[in-house]
Amino acid sequence: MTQVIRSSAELREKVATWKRSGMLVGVVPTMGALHDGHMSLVRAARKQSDRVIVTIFVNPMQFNNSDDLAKYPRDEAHDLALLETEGVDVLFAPGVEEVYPAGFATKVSVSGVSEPLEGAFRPGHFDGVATVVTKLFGMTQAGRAFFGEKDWQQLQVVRRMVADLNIPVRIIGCPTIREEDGLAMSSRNVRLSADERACAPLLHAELQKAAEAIRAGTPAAAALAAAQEALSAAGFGPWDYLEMRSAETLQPLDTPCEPARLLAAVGLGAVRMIDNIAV
Ligand SMILES: Nc1ncnc2c1ncn2[C@@H]1O[C@H](COP(=O)(O)OP(=O)(O)OP(=O)(O)O)[C@@H](O)[C@H]1O
Ligand SMILES: CC(C)(CO)[C@@H](O)C(=O)[O-]
Ligand code: BAL
Repeated sequence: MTQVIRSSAELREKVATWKRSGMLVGVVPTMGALHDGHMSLVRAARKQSDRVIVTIFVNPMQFNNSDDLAKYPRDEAHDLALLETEGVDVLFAPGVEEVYPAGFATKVSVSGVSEPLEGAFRPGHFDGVATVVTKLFGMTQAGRAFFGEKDWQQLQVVRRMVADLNIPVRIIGCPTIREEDGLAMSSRNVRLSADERACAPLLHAELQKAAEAIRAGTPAAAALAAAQEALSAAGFGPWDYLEMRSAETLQPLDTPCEPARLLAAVGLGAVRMIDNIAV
């Protein structure tokens, strides 16, 4: 049975009993509308921890677009049923007042790695993520936390923050889970029309093609320009970014002289798609 907990005081008591018996607690932070991508994180947590907490909190502080927040898919009953099947111990689903009570006045802001790409196109987004993730770590007291590589920059921001603030949690990055045709699973995919859905896997395909070309010696700028042209012709746009960056610091790179990542954010119909791939 997965226990649903909404108050951080109740969660703290529960976790304290686990910790008294020497158990390692894993947490999977999410915003709900769970799919197989999330469930892969849950399975990793199950394997690598004695007790698993999944958090579901649609964090208003990380949305820079009120329409995106209003339209964010929510289905807690469906999510709970999925978590039951994976043997999750606790679903922590606090309300907004529990996370941000009256008088709340703190912001966690990570410089550098959070500034380009998503940080530039979603102003304030990573302050919201860093603040809520810090709170979720405090509330769950977890020893391990599981994040998807689909949100590559978020994973690097969280790693930087945990190192900088000496937060006693080990961050585990998990590979992006894709549909059979290559489309990265995302809660926002349900907003694609049938035609858009049919065209959506091209993003991953073009990223793969560009990564292969760069590995074979094509300059990154040329490989990415070709990908952007092919995707724009197929109906993708407007573009936020399509770039090669250092995998860890997210600084710009002209050549893959250190571990590198291609990262993209682009519109498709009403949906803003993000994806990334190793070079
Ligand atoms: N396809 C995926 N494969 C692996 N991990 C994923 C995938 N999709 C999301 N995650 C991870 O699940 C966690 C919760 O993400 P979130 O709730 O934002 O889901 P989401 O589907 O990415 O939503 P959206 O794409 O609408 O932002 C994050 O660590 C995220 O990286
Ligand atoms: C990590 C997270 C749950 C923080 O709200 C969110 O950014 C997400 O779902 O990736
Ligand atoms: N997966 C990142 C959460 C967001 O889009 O706000």
